[in-house]
Parts: sequence; structure tokens; C-alpha cells
Amino acid sequence: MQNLDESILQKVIKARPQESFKGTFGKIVLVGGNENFGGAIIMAATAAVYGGTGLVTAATDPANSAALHAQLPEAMFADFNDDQLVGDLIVAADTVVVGPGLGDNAQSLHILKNVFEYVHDGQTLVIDGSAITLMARENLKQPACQISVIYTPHQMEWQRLSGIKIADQSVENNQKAVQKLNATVVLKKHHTEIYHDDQVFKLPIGSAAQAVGGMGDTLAGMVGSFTAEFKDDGLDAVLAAVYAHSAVADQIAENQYIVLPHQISHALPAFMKKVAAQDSKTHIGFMD
Ligand SMILES: NC(=O)C1=CN([C@@H]2O[C@H](COP(=O)(O)OP(=O)(O)OC[C@H]3O[C@@H](n4cnc5c(N)ncnc54)[C@H](O)[C@@H]3O)[C@@H](O)[C@H]2O)[C@@H](O)CC1
Ligand SMILES: Nc1ncnc2c1ncn2[C@@H]1O[C@H](COP(=O)(O)OP(=O)(O)O)[C@@H](O)[C@H]1O
Ligand SMILES: [Mg+2]
Repeated sequence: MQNLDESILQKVIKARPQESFKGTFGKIVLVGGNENFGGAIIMAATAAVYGGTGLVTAATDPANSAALHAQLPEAMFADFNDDQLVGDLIVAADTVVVGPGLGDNAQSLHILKNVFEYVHDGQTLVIDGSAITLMARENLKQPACQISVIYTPHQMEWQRLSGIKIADQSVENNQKAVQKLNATVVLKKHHTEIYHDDQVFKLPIGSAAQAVGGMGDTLAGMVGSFTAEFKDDGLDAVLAAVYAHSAVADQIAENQYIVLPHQISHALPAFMKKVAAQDSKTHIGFMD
């Protein structure tokens, strides 16, 4: 098992080429947020916008449209019940994030199946929250096409998906389950672990100040954002997103008892500027 460190940030987060436009920095569609969990998809979309993805669309319940626009005018809205519209958006996307606040009823399941129908070769699919729970409960297979799949479960979601009880989630047991999945797994907990093929990475930073609702929704948006924006095979962008999420949280937690998820997103542009500009040996203190 390898400890992640700051060097993953410089490896991924680069100064932007001046000869560019929004399309250069990727398109992401985030699907989730039922009428009770609108905040989840707004937090995920916020992370994607502030993470720097060029074009961000939230496909969500129409009840969330006004709140989304009020909070995040940079994001576009789509009704997640409109299968064709969501399908068209997915076809045009680099990365699709599905699950934050999606819920686990029949409507949620229908929406998830529709997403799986439209994802296609070459894309990245981030599967989070309710989407993981639904896949486990309904025994849904991940899409068969050549996509890079990233699951972001917390320990209970991983128990549901892998069948491994939380107490038995050792690195060895997790690796065996991941190898059957053909996907990257970000197992979220204190000191999150990332499983990719036969590699395992551990996040040595982060704190209990992050133990608040919406923290994982924000991470899913960041993982999606970095994969869309910094197009690579997916792994380094995932590692950088996981590291940046907690590095920013740790800096905010120097002065706060808890960290609000949206504060991490709002701090990202300054943090990323420092990373892109810095010498690799300097500590990244974006609040310095
Ligand atoms: N503001 C919002 O709209 C929010 C919406 N949320 C959404 O709510 C849906 C349900 O997700 P939840 O995770 O709340 O519910 P889940 O039922 O999926 O998981 C919570 C259960 O897992 C157990 N558990 C064990 N280990 C855990 C760990 N390490 N981390 C978290 N839980 C652990 C908890 O005790 C609890 O029984 C998701 O779609 C999620 O995205 C949540 O993110 C909370 C905020
Ligand atoms: N005690 C802790 N120490 C470090 N990180 C934590 C701690 N508690 C929660 N987190 C982080 O917060 C996030 C929680 O994700 P999740 O449970 O999916 O939240 P939600 O679904 O409410 O958005 C994960 O990234 C997890 O690693
Ligand atoms: Mg979650």
C-alpha cells in the first residue's frame, strides 16, 4: 500500500494553456438529487464548477432547478426524468457522475438504468451514493462498454456492493472484490483507500472535521471534475481529487471545528492556482 502525498497534485493540476476555451476543459453531467436530496447534487455540481470543468450540467429533479440556479448560475439544469435529454447530454460528456442524492425508489432505478444505457466507450463514469446502493440491491451490472468506472462508496455502501462486512474490510479482502469489479474503488473513511488493479493507495490526511453530510457528494463532484478536465486514464486525476479534497479541508480545519462541504469547493480555485504555480518542494498553503 502506497501513501498518497502532495506530489500527485502537481502531477495532475497544470497551468491552463492560453490557447483554449471552455470545451478544452471538459464536459460533465451529474445525475442525482431527488426532491428530498437536492443539496447533494448541488454540492457535487458546485465541486465540478469550482474544480474547473468547462461545462457542467446537473440532471436532477425539477424541484431543484431554482435552487441550483440561485446557488450556481454557472451550471446548466436538465430534468432527470427526461430520458432522451439526459441521454443526449451523456453522449456528449467526458465524465458522468451518477448517484449523489439520487434516492433508491423506482424512479431512481429507472434514471440509473437510463444512464447506463447511454454511457459509451472512452468516457469516465463515477458511481456514488444511492447509485451504489441501487446497483447492489438490484444486482445491476456496470455498463459493459470500454469506460473507466470509479466507485466512491463509504464503508456501508462498500459492504452492500462487495458483500464484505465493515469489520472484514481488510486490504486483502477489498482487493479481491475490486479485481472482480473491473473498476477503481475509492473506499471513503478516515484515511480513505483507493483500489486500482493491483495497486492500493492510502490517503494519510483528512480529519473528523469532514464528518458532515455532503462531504462525499462534494468528493464525487471533484473526482468527476478532475477526470473531465485533466484527461488521463483516470487514476491520477482520481488520486489528485481525493488528495485535494482533504488537503483543502485540513487547511480550513485549522480555524474551524467542522468543514462545510461547499467551503472546500469554494476554496478550490485558489488552491489549484497555488498548485499550478508552485515549486514542487513548497508546501501548498492556499490560505497563507
Ligand atoms: N444534503 C443532501 O441532500 C444530502 C444527501 N445525501 C444523499 O443521501 C443518500 C443516502 O446516503 P447516506 O450515506 O446518507 O445513507 P446510506 O443509508 O447509504 O448510508 C448510511 C448508513 O451507513 C452507515 N455507515 C457505516 N459506515 C459508514 C461510513 N463510513 N460513512 C457513512 N455511513 C456509514 C450509517 O451508520 C448508516 O446506517 C445518498 O444519495 C447521498 O448522496 C447525503 O450525502 C447527505 C446530504
Ligand atoms: N472522520 C473522518 N476523517 C476523515 N475523513 C472523513 C471522516 N468522516 C468522513 N470523512 C470523509 O467525508 C466523506 C463522507 O462521504 P459520504 O459518507 O459519502 O458523505 P455524503 O454522502 O453525506 O456526502 C468521505 O470523503 C470521507 O472520507
Ligand atoms: Mg455519500
